[in-house]
Amino acid sequence: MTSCLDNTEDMNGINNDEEISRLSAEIALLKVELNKKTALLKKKQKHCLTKFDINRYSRQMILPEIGVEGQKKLKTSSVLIIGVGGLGCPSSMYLASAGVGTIGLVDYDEVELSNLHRQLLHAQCNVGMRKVDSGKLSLNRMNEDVNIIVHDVQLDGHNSLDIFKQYDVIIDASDNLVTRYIINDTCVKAGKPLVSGSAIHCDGQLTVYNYKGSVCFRCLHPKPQSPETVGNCASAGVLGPVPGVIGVLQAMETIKIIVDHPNVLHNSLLLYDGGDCEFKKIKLTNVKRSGCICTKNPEDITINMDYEEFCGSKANDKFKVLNLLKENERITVLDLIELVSKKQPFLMIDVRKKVEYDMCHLPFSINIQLNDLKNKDTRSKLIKDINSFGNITPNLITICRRGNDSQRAVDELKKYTEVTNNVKWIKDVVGGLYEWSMQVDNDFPMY
Ligand SMILES: Nc1ncnc2c1ncn2[C@@H]1O[C@H](COP(=O)(O)OP(=O)(O)OP(=O)(O)O)[C@@H](O)[C@H]1O
Ligand SMILES: [Zn+2]
Repeated sequence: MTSCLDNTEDMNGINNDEEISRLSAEIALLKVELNKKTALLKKKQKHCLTKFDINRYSRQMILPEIGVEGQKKLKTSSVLIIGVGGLGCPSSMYLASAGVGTIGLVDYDEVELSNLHRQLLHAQCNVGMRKVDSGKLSLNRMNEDVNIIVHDVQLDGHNSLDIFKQYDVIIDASDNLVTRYIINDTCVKAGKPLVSGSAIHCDGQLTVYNYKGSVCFRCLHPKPQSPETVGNCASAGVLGPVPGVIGVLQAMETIKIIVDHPNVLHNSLLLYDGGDCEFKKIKLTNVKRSGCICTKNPEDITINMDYEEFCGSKANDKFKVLNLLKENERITVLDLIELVSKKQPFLMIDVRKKVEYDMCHLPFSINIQLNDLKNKDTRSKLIKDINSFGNITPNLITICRRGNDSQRAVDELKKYTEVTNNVKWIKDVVGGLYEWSMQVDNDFPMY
């Protein structure tokens, strides 16, 4: 009897090998055909609403501002969000839920514990995960039909144009000036509307640049603000709902742009004061600044300038360690431990803000904020503290969160002989309380 595996003819005289090859070729052809049909169907589906879409988006489709056409526009549109942080989380959540077809997420960072009070896409179990991946996971959990594209990069003048070209609307949800200029210039060159937001403390701002002939960010800010005057959430703090409000409004303006709503916020700046619960709208000029980048031909606009040099700051808010003092003007946390254990006399000044000192401090430190060291009365009080050591001349040690302001404090204190004459030496602690928490006491909060 002929076995199935034999390369011979069966009882009906059919060659098995030939038959298998013929069937395989037929299956391959059918697969190609099926793929073509599925792609066509998907393309068709992209442009029309399914029964599921209608059920899902019925409450917004019923609005005359949206309707069937608006919902189709949302489904076929693409939005790029730079920054999956305080602003990017709420804006992407509302856009994904509203049925925007494609959402691009740009972020170079990972989720930190201190992000969670306001960055609601990220959960506690996602701490340490790439922000774009955590964002994609949560957004697809909310709406699995949205195509989330992740760009795990730090946006710069070299990569921005290629990324922006793939999207219809751009949302600036970043947190630094350098990135704001990069985003603005790329939007102008690529001809994309820019929905810009910012939030710090209890205050927020919102506007739309480069839309239907409106001004761009550079028209209003031809020169960057000095880096010292620009705060960030890590140093200045922010109340969670504030970026929540602004991020949601960014989503609102984006939806309005997509459905071609007549009242997009492109000639006004909206100011939100969360403390007083007040919204104010300031009229912006609709005349582009003469000579501004947005008055040029797109081909003549270059976006690979050195943006960090232009702004005098970095394209991220990562902590930059300064070396202002000589090595022998600084001690490590281990030196500090030794001083404590040997009961060496010293006075430690914690130069952070009072609220930070109240959050956590070393028990043997006193709090004098860096700027207050300039104050004569404050210094007189300090001299009294130094003199309370009696006949012993103590050392003076400054400390702060990460070791930059403590160096500035040593430089400041060295200016005053009434201080220097009364102490053995003045030094700061390298790496500050962060190093203390890392190397000495893991229970000490690291923020
Ligand atoms: N050039 C850039 N490229 C990619 N992502 C950026 C760029 N600049 C800023 N971001 C991202 O934008 C987001 C801004 O979020 P947010 O203002 O809430 O600050 P954060 O950095 O998450 O938090 P914190 O300042 O408290 O550490 C961050 O996730 C940051 O990584
Ligand atoms: Zn301009």
